[in-house]
Amino acid sequence: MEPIYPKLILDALATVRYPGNGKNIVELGMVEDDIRIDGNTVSFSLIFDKPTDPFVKSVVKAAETAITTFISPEVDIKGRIAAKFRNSGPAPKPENPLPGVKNIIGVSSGKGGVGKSTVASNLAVALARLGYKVGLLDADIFGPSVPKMFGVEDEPLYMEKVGGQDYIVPIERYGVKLLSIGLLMERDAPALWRGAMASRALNQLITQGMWGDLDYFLIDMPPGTSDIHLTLVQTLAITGVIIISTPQEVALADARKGIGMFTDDKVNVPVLGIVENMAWFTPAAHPDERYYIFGRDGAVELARRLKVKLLAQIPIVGSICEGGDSGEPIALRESITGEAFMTLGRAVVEAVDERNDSLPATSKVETHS
Ligand SMILES: Nc1ncnc2c1ncn2[C@@H]1O[C@H](COP(=O)(O)OP(=O)(O)OP(=O)(O)O)[C@@H](O)[C@H]1O
Repeated sequence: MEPIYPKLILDALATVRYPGNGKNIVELGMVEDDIRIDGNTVSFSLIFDKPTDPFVKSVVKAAETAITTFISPEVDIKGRIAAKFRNSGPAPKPENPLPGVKNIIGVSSGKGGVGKSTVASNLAVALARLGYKVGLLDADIFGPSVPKMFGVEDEPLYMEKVGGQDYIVPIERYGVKLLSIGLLMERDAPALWRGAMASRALNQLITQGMWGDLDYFLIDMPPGTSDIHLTLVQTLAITGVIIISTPQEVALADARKGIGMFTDDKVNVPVLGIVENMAWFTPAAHPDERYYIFGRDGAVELARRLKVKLLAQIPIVGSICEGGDSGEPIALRESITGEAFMTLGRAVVEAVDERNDSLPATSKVETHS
C-alpha cells in the first residue's frame, strides 16, 4: 500500500457531506487538526457543535467509508474517529461543598507532637470568644485528639435528614461546631484509618457535615504530608494555612517542608503565618520567668527568612496540658496562655483579612484522571 499523507485523508473527507446543510465536513472545519498516521492506522477527531447532534453517528460512519474507499480498504480506521463537541453546555461550576463558609483555614505542622491540635482547638475557642461563627474539623487520622480536648469523646453523632439527604450534625462546645474523624472510629484503632478509607471518611465529614454559616472553618490536618492533605486541597478551596512549629531545629526543618507543600505551584494555598508553640517554659509559680528549653526564637527566625508572618508565640505552661486532658481548652481561661491564644485569634483574623484583600480566592486542586 502507498504511504498515507494527511492531504490524502483530507481529500477523502472532503467527499463527506454534513446532512444538516449539505456542505463538506472539511470546509465546515469539522476535521480536528489531530490526524495521526502510523503505517496503515489512521486516527483523528471530528468536531460537532453539540453532543445531541443527530448526525454524529452517520457522519463518522461516512468518514470511515470515504477513507477506505478513496485511499485503500486496507486503512485501519474503523472505530478510530473520535467525536468532539464545541458546546457541551456551560462548564459545570466547580462544586463548593461548604457554601455558607467564608474562610477555610488549615492548621498544619511538618512534624507530629508539636502541639498542632492544641493550637487548632484553642484557636477555634479564641475565635468563638471574639464573636465569630467557628467550625473545627479534626482531620488528623494519626492522632485525633480534638474530641479529647473538648471532652466530647463519648458524644454520639446524630444524623438529620434535610431534603431527603442525611447530614451529620456537628457537636457544639464552647461556641465551636466540631466533627472529628476520631468520632467515627473505634478508640485505640487508628492504624485502620489510613489511606483511601480515611480520605473517604473525611470527604463525608466535609460534604455531609451540617456546617451551616461559618466565619472560620478550621481543619486540624495530619502532620507532615499525606493523602489526606491531597484530599483536602482537592475537596476545598482553602483560604490559607497556619503552620505550627516548636523552636527546635528538627521541627523547623519539617515546618519548612510543610510550607513548601502548600506553596507548590500545583497547590498554591497561601501561608497565613507560623505559630511558635512551646516557645519557652514559664513555671506557674513564677509567671515572669522564661526558660528557652527547645531553643530561642527558632520559628521567629524561620518566619523572617521565609517572609511569612509570625502569628504568635505560645509558651509551655503546665496548665495547657491539663486543659487538654480535662476537656476544657485553656483559651477559655484568663491566664498567660489563655491570653496568648486570644492574641493568636486576633492575629489570624487580621492575616485572613489581609490575604483576602490582596489575593484572589484559592482554587481547588484539579483531579486528573
Ligand atoms: N504550649 C504547650 N504547653 C504545654 N503543653 C503543650 C503545649 N502545646 C501542646 N502541649 C501538649 O503536648 C502534647 C501534644 O500536643 P498535640 O496533641 O496538640 O500535638 P500535635 O502536634 O497535634 O500532635 P499529633 O498531631 O502528632 O497528634 C499534648 O499533651 C498537649 O497537651
